[in-house]
Formats: sequence, C-alpha cells, structure tokens
Amino acid sequence: MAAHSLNLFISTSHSHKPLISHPSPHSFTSISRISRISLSRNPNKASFFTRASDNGAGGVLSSSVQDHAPYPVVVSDSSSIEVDSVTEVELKENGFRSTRRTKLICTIGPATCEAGQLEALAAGGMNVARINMCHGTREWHREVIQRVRRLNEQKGYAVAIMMDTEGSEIHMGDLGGASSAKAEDGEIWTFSVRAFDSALPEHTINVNYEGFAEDVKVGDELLVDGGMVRFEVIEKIGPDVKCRCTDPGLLLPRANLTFWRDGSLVRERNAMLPTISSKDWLDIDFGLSEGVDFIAISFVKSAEVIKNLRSYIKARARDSDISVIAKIESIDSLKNLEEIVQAADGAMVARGDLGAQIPLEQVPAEQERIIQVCRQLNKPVIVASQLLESMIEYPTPTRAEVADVSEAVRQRADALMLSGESAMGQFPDKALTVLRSVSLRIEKWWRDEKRHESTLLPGIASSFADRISEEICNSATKMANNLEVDAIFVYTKSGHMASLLSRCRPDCPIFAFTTTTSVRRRLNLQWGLIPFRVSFSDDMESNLNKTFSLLKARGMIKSGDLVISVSDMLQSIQVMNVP
Ligand SMILES: Nc1ncnc2c1ncn2[C@@H]1O[C@H](COP(=O)(O)OP(=O)(O)O)[C@@H](O)[C@H]1O
Ligand SMILES: C=C(OP(=O)(O)O)C(=O)O
Ligand SMILES: [K+]
Ligand SMILES: [Mg+2]
Repeated sequence: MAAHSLNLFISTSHSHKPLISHPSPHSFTSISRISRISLSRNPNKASFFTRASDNGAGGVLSSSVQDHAPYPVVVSDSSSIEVDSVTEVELKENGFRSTRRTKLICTIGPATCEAGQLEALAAGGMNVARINMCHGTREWHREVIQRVRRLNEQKGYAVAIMMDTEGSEIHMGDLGGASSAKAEDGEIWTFSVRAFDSALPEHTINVNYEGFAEDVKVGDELLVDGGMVRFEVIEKIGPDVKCRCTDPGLLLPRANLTFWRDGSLVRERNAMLPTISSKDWLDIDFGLSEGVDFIAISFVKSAEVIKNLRSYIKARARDSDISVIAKIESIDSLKNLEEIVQAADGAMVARGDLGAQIPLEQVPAEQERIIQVCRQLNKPVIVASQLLESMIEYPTPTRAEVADVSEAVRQRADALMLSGESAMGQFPDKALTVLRSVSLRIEKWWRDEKRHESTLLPGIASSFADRISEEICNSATKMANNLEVDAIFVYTKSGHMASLLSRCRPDCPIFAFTTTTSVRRRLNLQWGLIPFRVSFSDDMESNLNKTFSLLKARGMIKSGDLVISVSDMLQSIQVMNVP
C-alpha cells in the first residue's frame, strides 16, 4: 500500500485537554478553534514514523511485579510493552482479522483450580476467571486468585479476576458433601431450616433461609433451580417442610429454590432480604483485599445497592479500580434495568436464576433487551449460564447450544461465560474451545455479511469534552470500516475512550494502550479491545513512534499496515501506514 497518511485534527478551546502545539515541522496541523478541521495529505509523513526509535529493544515482556497490586500503578519501565501472550501469538501467526472480539469468562471450580488447569484455560483464551462465593471457602478462592496472578506474572497472561457474591436468595445447603442427589417421582423429601451437626438424614435438604418454613404454605409448588426438579408442599412440622417430588431430577449442592402459589412466584419475603448479605459484605472485603478486578453482585434489585457498594469501595480502597457488575437475574432487576445498568460498570444476563423467576420463553427477549441497554449506556455485558450445559458431561455441544452461543455473539455481547462447564465439568478446555471457535466464526460471518451495520447509538456524554470524545470514536469507527484499516489504536489512561470505541463495534480490532495494569485487565472484558500496557506521554508523535517500534519488534504489526489512532489526551484522528 502506498505510504501516505491523512491527518485530521480537531482541537478545541473548551477542552481541558492539552491543545496540540507542535514545534516540529512534521506536518501535524494544529487549529485552535472548534469545528475547523484540517486534512493534510502528506506523502512524507510515513518517513517521519520510520525515524529510528531508541526503544526498539522492547521485545521483552517485563515481568511486572505490580501485576497483582490492587491499585493502579504506573510502571516506569518505559521500554517495554505488555500484552496478553495468547493474543500476541494470534496476532503474529494470523494477523489482525484473526483476533477474537468476544471475551470469554470461565468459572473456576474443582475441575479447574490447579495451576496446570488454570494455565490450560488461559492458553485457551480465558480473559476473566470467575470465582463464585456461593461455593468453597475464602481460603480456597484465595489460592485460585494467587495461582492466576502467578500465571500472569510468569507466563505473560492478562487474566482478570471476577468475584461473584452469593446473594441472599433462598437456596439449598450443600447435600452433606455429596456432589448430587437424585429425587424420584413421588418420593417424600424434607426441606428443613434446622442445623444438622452430623450427617443429613436421608431425603433431607437443608435450606439457608430461616423464614422458609414460616413462609411456605401447604399446596405451594417448590422449584429447584428454576424447575429442574419440582416438589409439592404437603405438610409443615415446625422447622421441617415435607414435600412430594412431582418432577424428578438431579439435586445439585446449593441449588436455588423458589416457591410458587396459584401460578405465580412468591417473592414478598425475598423482596425484604438485603441484596448484599452480611456474608456477602465479608466476601466483598475479601475481594477488595485480594485486589480482584470485578465484583459481580447477585440478585440486584435497584440501582441503590450498586451506588452504596461503590461508595463503600471508594471509602475502603480509595484508588482502587474495581468494576461493579450488576447481575440481572430477578424480576425487580428487569423492572429497574436502565437505572441499574447506569449505576453499574457492567451487567450480566444471569440466565440461570432469571429463568427461575420469569417463564423460560421470555428469557431470550430479555437477553436481547439487556444487551441493547448495556450497549446504549456503554457498559460491558456478559451472557451467562447453560451456554454449553451438556458439555459438563459430554465432549461435544448440542447443535442447539452452538446456536445459542452464536446468537449471543451475533447480538454482540461483550463476553460469554462458562459456569458448571468449567467449574466442575469433565471437558472444561473443550467447552472453552467451542466458545472460542464459534465466536470467531460468527464474528467473521457478521463482518462478511453485514459490513458497516448502521449503528444508531444515542449520545451519552454529560460534558462537551465527552461529547467530542464520543464523536471522535464514532467517526474513527466509520472511517476504519470504510477505509478497511487493520486496527484502531487508542491511547487512553482511564480506558474511557477505548470503551467508547468498543461500543461502536468496528470491523477491525482496537489496540488499547494504557499506562496501568489494572486498567489493562479491566479492558479485558470489553468487546474487540486488545489491551496493552505501555508508558506514554502527552506527545502523540512520540507515543506512536514508540508503539510502532515496540510492536514491530515483537512482530505484531508490520510496515504498510493501515491504522487509525485516537487518544484521550489529544482529541484527534490520524490515519497512517505503519512505516
Ligand atoms: N468453588 C467451587 N467449589 C466447588 N464447586 C464449585 C465451585 N464453583 C462452582 N462449583 C460447582 O459448579 C457448579 C456451577 O457453578 P455456578 O454456575 O457458578 O454455580 P451455581 O450453579 O451455584 O449457580 C456449581 O453448582 C457447583 O457444583
Ligand atoms: C450466573 C448466575 O448466577 P449464579 O451462577 O451465581 O447463580 C445465574 O444465575 O445465571
Ligand atoms: K453467585
Ligand atoms: Mg444466579
């Protein structure tokens, strides 16, 4: 491709950001009034970028000791660039178009908690490891977090950690250590709030919620895990509730319980339970002290609880960079969806419990709505639960499961999540491979078939400076699609500009350069972003120079590649060929 470039600068006196003032004769055009745009086509521009850089030796992954620091740390090693080692290999071997845009989350459980198993998942494309505080001890979870951190430090992965709270909805106990129990048709089981110190009597299930025996009525229908197993309440004896199994099935430890009366969910009492229980608060403290990247809150009912948690995090860990993810899994969360998503840093379509609270046939429409709302409000969204449920037992997915995964990818969710498939299934690596290959295939199909989808995204900026950033990202995306560029580069300290670009879902990957390890890990959840950590200045010329030479030295880009670059320090769009 001919070596020429196009510069387009917009700078504004309204912006707090530094205006460009280039002492150099290097053809950047600077204008100091709003809405005057300069386009300069300069054939010499490319040679400017070929200027040898003094930091071309950046081929070494700096083994960042800061990787597990809970707070953002600016790493001062200015001669290195950090990128996830899986992405690096992908880029080197297959180029820009091969990179996966949909991010993958794996729940870690007994099947995947050892270092070797975690490494297999990281190598297979896991972007985020999720730990579910419903299960296991804090000690167990700490071990997992430390193993992931070690993997990141020693092997160059960038796996982020998501801690998921238990929440205070009603669920069963842990089956006295058994991995499952079978309930047969017509059998009588006892659901009890008593504490059993020794082994559980036969056909007895512990219930975590003290008011349970009080709240249910004879004749109520009791659903385990949204209807996987059903019982009818036949008798109440003090703390014990006798039930007859009407739909047989497998009971799993800590499965969710709901009860229904006259065809509707009984949730008066649930509505009074706090979203964040006292145990959850202790888990959150644990998460803060371990420096997790995301905290997912179960059974969110309103924006209020998210706001409270945010203030709590701010007070406890002032400079922390922890994102709060609202799990949408209750009727209340559907009612208050917009304000909850607005208050949170992201959302999860938690279809497991959601499907226990609304009729199953309503779940797909709600999934689509949640994804849409999140995209409009610029918050990452995760589609979770039962994506590849049959792979807990079998090495290949059903056709229906592949269609479900495809649909989530086509809807352009930011991330897909494995639960039981990776936590306790027999084929965690194979399940991850299926998510990866289906994502790649559907993304490619979508790009090939539906090029330049017209996105009608509402403006979300609250200040004029933010509006400019938003317009720049919208325009950069449009240009990137029309010019078929290889990548968009974004230099962003907070990550905001990177997420605005991700929101536009451009055809090409977005290389997001940021200065802190924690921002880099956080960007791991967002569609299409390839986060890099590199130190940079406010001088875009030198930033570009430096990243070009570092990336070239690592074989991730090559001369002639066409890139668009934007930054949140300098509100500009530049198009250029890599020298
Ligand atoms: N830390 C853990 N320890 C033991 N088992 C776990 C752990 N995490 C997950 N599991 C198992 O994996 C299953 C699926 O995980 P997940 O979907 O996160 O939980 P749940 O099914 O309770 O909503 C759980 O039911 C449980 O059997
Ligand atoms: C992801 C979910 O939450 P959990 O696995 O914690 O129940 C869900 O309900 O779909
Ligand atoms: K949970
Ligand atoms: Mg749930």
